[in-house]
Amino acid sequence: MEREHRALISELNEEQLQVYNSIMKSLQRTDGGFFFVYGSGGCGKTFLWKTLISKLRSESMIVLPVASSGIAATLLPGGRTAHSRFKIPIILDDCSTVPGLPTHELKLKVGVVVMLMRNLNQTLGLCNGTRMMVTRLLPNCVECEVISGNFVGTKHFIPRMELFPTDSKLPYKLMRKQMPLQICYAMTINKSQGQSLKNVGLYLPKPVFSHGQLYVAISRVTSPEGLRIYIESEMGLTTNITQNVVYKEVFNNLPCI
Ligand SMILES: Nc1ncnc2c1ncn2[C@@H]1O[C@H](COP(=O)(O)OP(=O)(O)OP(=O)(O)O)[C@@H](O)[C@H]1O
Repeated sequence: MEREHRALISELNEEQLQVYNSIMKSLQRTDGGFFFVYGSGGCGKTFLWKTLISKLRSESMIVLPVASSGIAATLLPGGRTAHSRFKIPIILDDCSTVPGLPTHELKLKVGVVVMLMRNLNQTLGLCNGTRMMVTRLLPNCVECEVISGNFVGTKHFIPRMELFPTDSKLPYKLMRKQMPLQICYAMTINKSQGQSLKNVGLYLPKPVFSHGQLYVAISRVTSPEGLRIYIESEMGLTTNITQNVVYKEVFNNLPCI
C-alpha cells in the first residue's frame, strides 16, 4: 500500500497535489469537514481519491469510499454504493417500510382478518401473532375481535402507537405512528407456533429449512381431516413428497432417563 501511494503521489499534478495537501492537513487537524472536488471528465479526480485512499490505508486508517452509482463505486478501491454501505433505503418517504413495521397506509374494512404485530397485553391474549377480525372502524383506532386461541370472541380497541422496527440494521432509528396491525389471511410457520386451529392449509412452495419447522406446521391442526398440504417440487409441479429437516446433533448428549 505504501509503495502504491509513493507511486501515485509522485505522479500528482500541481492542482491534484494542492487538493491532496488540503485534505491531509484537515485530517491531521482532525477538524472534519466536507471537500467537494469538481472538474471536467477525465481531469484526474478518481486518481486523486486513489492517492488519498492508499495514503490513509497505508497508515492503517479506515476509509469507506462510496459513490452514488455501482459503476462509479467499482472505480474506487474497495468502493461501494452509499446506499449499500450505509444501508440507506432507496427512497425514504411515508410509504417506505422495513420488516416489522405496519404500512403507512393501512387499508381496513369491517370483517377483514388482521394479525397483531406487537405484544400489547399478554394476559388478555393480545400478543404478537394474535389473529383478529375488524369489527368497527373508529377515527383513531379500530375494534377487533380475537378469532383464535383461548381468548376467542373477546373484543379490544387497538389504538395507533409509536412503533419501532424490532430488527432493523439501519444506522438510524425509524418510528411510525400506526395501529400495530397487518392484514393476515396467511402466516409463516414461525408465526403460527402455539396456535391450535381446526383447519390448516399448509403451502410449501419450497421445503422447510429448519429443524422442527414441518412438525410445528403440521401439529397446528386439531384433526387430520382439517389438514391440507400443497407441495411444489423444484420443477414447480405438485407433489406429495417434501423434505423434513432434523438436526441429529440435538439428540446427542441427552441425559439417560
Ligand atoms: N496525475 C496523473 N498522472 C498520470 N495519469 C493521471 C493523472 N491523473 C489522472 N490520470 C489518468 O487520467 C485518466 C482519467 O483520470 P480519472 O479517472 O482520475 O479522472 P476523473 O476526473 O475521475 O474522470 P471522470 O470525471 O470521468 O470520472 C486515468 O487513466 C488516470 O489514470
